[in-house]
Amino acid sequence: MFIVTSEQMQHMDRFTIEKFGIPGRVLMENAGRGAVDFFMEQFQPTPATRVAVVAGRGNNGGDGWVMARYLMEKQIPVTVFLLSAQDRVKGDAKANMDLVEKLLPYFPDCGVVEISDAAALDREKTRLIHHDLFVDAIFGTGLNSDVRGMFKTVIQCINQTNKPVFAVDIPSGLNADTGAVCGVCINAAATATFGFAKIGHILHPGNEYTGKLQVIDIGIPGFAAGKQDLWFQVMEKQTIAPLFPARAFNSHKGSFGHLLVLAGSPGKTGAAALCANAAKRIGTGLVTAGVPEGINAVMETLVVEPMTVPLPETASGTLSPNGLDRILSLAENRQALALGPGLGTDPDTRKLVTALVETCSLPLIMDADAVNCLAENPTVLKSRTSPAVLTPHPGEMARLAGIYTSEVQADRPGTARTFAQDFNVILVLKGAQTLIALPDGRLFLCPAGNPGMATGGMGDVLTGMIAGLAAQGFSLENAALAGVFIHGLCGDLLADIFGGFGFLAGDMIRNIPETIHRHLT
Ligand SMILES: NC(=O)C1=CN([C@@H]2O[C@H](COP(=O)(O)OP(=O)(O)OC[C@H]3O[C@@H](n4cnc5c(N)ncnc54)[C@H](O)[C@@H]3O)[C@@H](O)[C@H]2O)[C@H](O)CC1
Ligand SMILES: [K+]
Repeated sequence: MFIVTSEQMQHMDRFTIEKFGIPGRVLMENAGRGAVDFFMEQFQPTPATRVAVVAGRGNNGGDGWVMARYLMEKQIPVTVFLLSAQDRVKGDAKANMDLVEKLLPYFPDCGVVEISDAAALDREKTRLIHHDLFVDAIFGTGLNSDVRGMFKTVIQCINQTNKPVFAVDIPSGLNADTGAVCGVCINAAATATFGFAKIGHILHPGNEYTGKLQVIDIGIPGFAAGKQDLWFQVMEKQTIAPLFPARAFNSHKGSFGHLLVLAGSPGKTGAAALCANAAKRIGTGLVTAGVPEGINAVMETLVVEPMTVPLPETASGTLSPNGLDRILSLAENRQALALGPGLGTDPDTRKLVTALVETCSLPLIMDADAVNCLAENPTVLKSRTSPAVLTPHPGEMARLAGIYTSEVQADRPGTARTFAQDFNVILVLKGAQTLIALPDGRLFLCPAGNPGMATGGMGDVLTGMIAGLAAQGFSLENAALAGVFIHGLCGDLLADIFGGFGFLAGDMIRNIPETIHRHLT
């Protein structure tokens, strides 16, 4: 599902009206009518249900006037509270305001109340809050600054009624492009949006203010969307499912790739095992884990199906650059290289990571300490000969990009897209709503996952899943998309079984095949 910025939506609106030729009035009628259908489905109001439509002076308010008209015709008592002087309402919104005014004489239990300033609000506040349902038609994509003054008070009053609120297009006060709250925001139980879901509906905390979201088709032609201009998608199962072809009858273990994992250090052998075992569980034919020789014996006790190779180590027991030639010869008969889980950041290990990035021709999946090793000098990524995925969590992303973690989290899409494009890598920015940014500017959001996954080792499992898919022949983009999505679905399956927390990264590994079978085949 594509999600858009308010600017992209406004461009499509303008194109549809000015170039394609559907009048804005028709779009508004379609919007209001579609919104009423969703409103009726969500709340089942009756002629005893008192509905307040709170309208701004723009076209979002115009949609509200259309809704009011249809609700009146359904014998539902509606009062429109206009947060503006009537003479400031223009265009299509005014036309629909006038229609409601014409209807009023036939619906004595309906009304229009003008609240043009704070004094009027003081007079009408009690009347406003005594309603059973609210329709928020105050601001839509035209919100251009923090909400203040009378508008802020009205939104706070509505929220404090704890009555269900239905948002038109966007909960008023929500930034349509980021999901951030602009001073204050309507807490909607449901939102009807038009044409496309906006990024702000999906990105946290916007998703919590939006409630149940329905996208209403108001007649914007598909080609108006300029699909090539849309760059942000929420992943859906139907995007991923076709990536898992049925296996040929005469397959053998060599048919599904051989992954080389370079990971582990004293005290972090588990990370290497989680990564290698996850790669096996996602269907990789063969997995070899190259680990520092000092932990090889321990590693052998943690893995059965993956093979291990003891490699030269530094004084601190981490992988040493002395093993580079051995690693490159191992890499010759492998299809992908996973680098990082539990690797440590010993200065010599950093040298090995840099050398591998520069010389290894395998698709690279780099996580955790490999990412941290690169943080000092990410430009080395530009001298690669093979595609690469980096899977940082926000803190690792901050180190990589040379900014604060708070800055990463303040603009996750922008941070991920910029780095992916600047360094020509696939960037998986982990966290709630993991993002996958591609070098061509496209961005994907994973809708699966839950807070129970906030436990050590989950990243090691994800690395193994992505790398395992890459070793099986998935393009690195598809390996990243499918790996992240299945990882999130695994976590959701465990949350269903265990409840909200308490499950472990190791539990995820056992659930990988069932998750794929249950959701994607
Ligand atoms: N998507 C579609 O195809 C259609 C969408 N429609 C609706 O139109 C609105 C956008 O309408 P617009 O008039 O551009 O903006 P708003 O209604 O959101 O008007 C905002 C209004 O308020 C002023 N304003 C902005 N920020 C603030 C602020 N912080 N404080 C006070 N006032 C503010 C601004 O100047 C505007 O006048 C879209 O959301 C849909 O609901 C069409 O109806 C159908 C096609
Ligand atoms: K709104």
